[in-house]
Amino acid sequence: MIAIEDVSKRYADGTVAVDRLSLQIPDRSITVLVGPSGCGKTTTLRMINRMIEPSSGTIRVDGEDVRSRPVNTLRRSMGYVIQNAGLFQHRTVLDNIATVPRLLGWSKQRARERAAELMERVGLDPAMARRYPYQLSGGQQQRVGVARALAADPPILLMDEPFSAVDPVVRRGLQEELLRIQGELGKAIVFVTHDMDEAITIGDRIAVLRTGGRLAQFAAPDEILSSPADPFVEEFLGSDRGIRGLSFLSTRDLELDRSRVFPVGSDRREMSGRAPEGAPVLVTDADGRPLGWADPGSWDGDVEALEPYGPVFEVGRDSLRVALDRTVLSPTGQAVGVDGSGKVLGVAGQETVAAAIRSARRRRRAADAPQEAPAVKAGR
Ligand SMILES: Nc1ncnc2c1ncn2[C@@H]1O[C@H](COP(=O)(O)OP(=O)(O)OP(=O)(O)O)[C@@H](O)[C@H]1O
Repeated sequence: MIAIEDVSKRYADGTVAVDRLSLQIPDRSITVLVGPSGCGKTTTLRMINRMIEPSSGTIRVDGEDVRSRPVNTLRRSMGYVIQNAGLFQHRTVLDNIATVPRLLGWSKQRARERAAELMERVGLDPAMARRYPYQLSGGQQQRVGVARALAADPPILLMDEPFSAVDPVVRRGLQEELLRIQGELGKAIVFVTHDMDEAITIGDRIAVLRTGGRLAQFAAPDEILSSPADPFVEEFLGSDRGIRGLSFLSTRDLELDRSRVFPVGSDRREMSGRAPEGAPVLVTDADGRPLGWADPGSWDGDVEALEPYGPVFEVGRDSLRVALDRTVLSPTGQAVGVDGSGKVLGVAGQETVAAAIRSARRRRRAADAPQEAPAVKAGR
């Protein structure tokens, strides 16, 4: 547990970067510091590993004041990842990752073995071990940065806008990778970003800071989205917080319609009879995988003539946000729900998704929201 207790930072020129900040950062969870440029996120992060000393207040790790430990020992107990990775350009990937173990006195061989193990953990091809940072893409460099920070197995990971310099697709991959690694390793991660979507995707808890380094709200992402503390937080969340909040509601209990799903070769009279009046039907292959939409009144059985079924959602894994999105993208307004192997479980329109949203909210209210774990993580 990291406890930030009434901490302020006033720089020499009088700028107050952080103002009487108090935060309890739990173990085995990702705490995100988010807020507009200049609100004191980096200053706060760097006070934890004493790259910056607070002007007042105390920071404790597991009850112990960070000032009571030699600064080098303290920093080695905290992995640190920054934007653009900050790799040593003259060292290979393997030696970059082995840096801290070597500083800790590990033999070269043991440190390199550990580095190779970490390359695998962060999803880097072993063939990259002998490359230099300039021979890697931005996303690969960030992975090396994460591996290097994890090398000595520190209990705490400090990450300062680590994925800001890569394109959105790579960034998404890095976020998923971080969540996977965190699922395996369970560190206390403090993650700085100015991007609310990133905060919602990866944070177990989010601290929203306002300019001047004051805390505006500290809560779980779904709570921040559903109950922003004040107009500042509300504005920072943007105009679609309702839709974003659906990321935390599961499609598990969505009432899927199976009556209009038919395997190819089905009798067309049966199709027209069973499907709702005038409604298109979804045709699947013999294994139950979607082929496309048909109008049962006019379709002649030619699979080539089916209308594309659009992107699908995975029932139970994807959120109601994804299901709603799929209804918008579907040519029929009906989203196709599949199981993990891609077989159709049924279809759902916007009314069905809306009903699921209402009942999920009712359940959540009844269960007293703060106790209920988010149904879905990561805003898929
Ligand atoms: N060494 C310094 N001397 C004076 N002022 C500083 C110094 N470092 C930072 N600041 C100021 O302190 C405030 C907080 O800076 P900080 O870098 O912590 O913000 P941030 O939220 O991380 O910003 P960004 O998102 O733009 O990186 C800003 O007004 C900044 O200009």
